[in-house]
Amino acid sequence: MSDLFTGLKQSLREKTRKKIVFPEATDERILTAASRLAKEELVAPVLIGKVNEVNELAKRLNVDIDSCDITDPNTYEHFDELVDAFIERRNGRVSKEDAQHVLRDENYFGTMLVHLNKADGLVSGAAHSTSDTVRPALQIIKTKEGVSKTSGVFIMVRDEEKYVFADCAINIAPTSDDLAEIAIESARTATLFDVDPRIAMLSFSTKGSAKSAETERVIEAVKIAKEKDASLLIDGEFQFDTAFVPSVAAKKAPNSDIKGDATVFVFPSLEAGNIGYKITERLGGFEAVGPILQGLNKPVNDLSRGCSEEDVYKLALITAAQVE
Ligand SMILES: CC(C)(COP(=O)(O)OP(=O)(O)OC[C@H]1O[C@@H](n2cnc3c(N)ncnc32)[C@H](O)[C@@H]1OP(=O)(O)O)[C@@H](O)C(=O)NCCC(=O)NCCS
Ligand SMILES: CC(=O)OP(=O)(O)O
Repeated sequence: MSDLFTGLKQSLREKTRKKIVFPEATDERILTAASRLAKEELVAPVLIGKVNEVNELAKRLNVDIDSCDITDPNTYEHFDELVDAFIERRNGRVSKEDAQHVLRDENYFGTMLVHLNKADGLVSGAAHSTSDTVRPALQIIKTKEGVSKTSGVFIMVRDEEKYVFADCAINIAPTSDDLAEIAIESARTATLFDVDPRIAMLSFSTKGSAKSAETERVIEAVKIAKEKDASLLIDGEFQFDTAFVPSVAAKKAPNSDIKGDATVFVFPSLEAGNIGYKITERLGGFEAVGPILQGLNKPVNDLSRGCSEEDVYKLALITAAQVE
């Protein structure tokens, strides 16, 4: 296991165990990871599902879930409290009937448990698409004061190398303001993982080598980010080689402070970010840890449906570490 998790596990063991909700308890990867997290006394899993189904799967997999809480939305004793709180949070935009229906969905139900402080964080997405996983969080948990949009980063790890890639999960067509905010939030996230943030704003152009609405959007984002936080080490627009290879940076952007040694890479669109992280993972042999959602009031994280049990385990550790 990479260094990223050694300190993180130590600090989790020193604190009260965080309750992490797993809405997909009948997924084998989720249940195995939850059992391991409980056994190692790192988090207190809250498994959402029918009690008999979850127990049967645990038996079949031969995993111990005795210390995990199992909660079934259909028999939850405080369900009415959740319904009322959901209607309030949605500012009356849902009827009681709709709320009762929506909250039978494991992701909505689990997200409400987090919102009402009955749990501390949530990990889902092994069996649900990103939109089905994060929509409840966007509607219920919402973004922190001062953050207008949540975004999803990956920590890309290979041996001693660690980089932050953003946004790889949420914002399909970010504006300049969005990109600036993603850069600022990603710098914060980088620091949490001991990555010194040197931010490259990526494009297909370096310092005006091409001109288009897309390149202008990135140039404007650099300007906005610098205005918002003058202490940021950020530059662009850069092609990836300029951001990453010192000899290329010396040729294409000799006057930039990012001298081909960027650590945080902000992609210009979700297409670029999502494709970029998967290529780095699958062709480059990097471990992709995430996506870690940043900017929300409470930690909710989405898995890739291609995740392994180990990915679930690690994202749950990160989610617990994000609890404030
Ligand atoms: C994230 C996503 C699901 C939101 O889409 P959506 O639910 O259609 O969004 P809507 O515009 O209907 O907004 C729903 C709510 O979420 C909020 N919201 C939408 N995007 C948001 C964002 N990036 N940050 C914070 N809140 C957001 C809206 O303000 C709205 O809140 P409200 O209902 O309280 O007014 C959508 O942008 C998406 O599918 N993104 C791509 C996800 C993906 O497939 N990624 C690749 C794999 S990881
Ligand atoms: C993050 C991501 O790409 O998720 P999925 O593979 O589930 O679409």
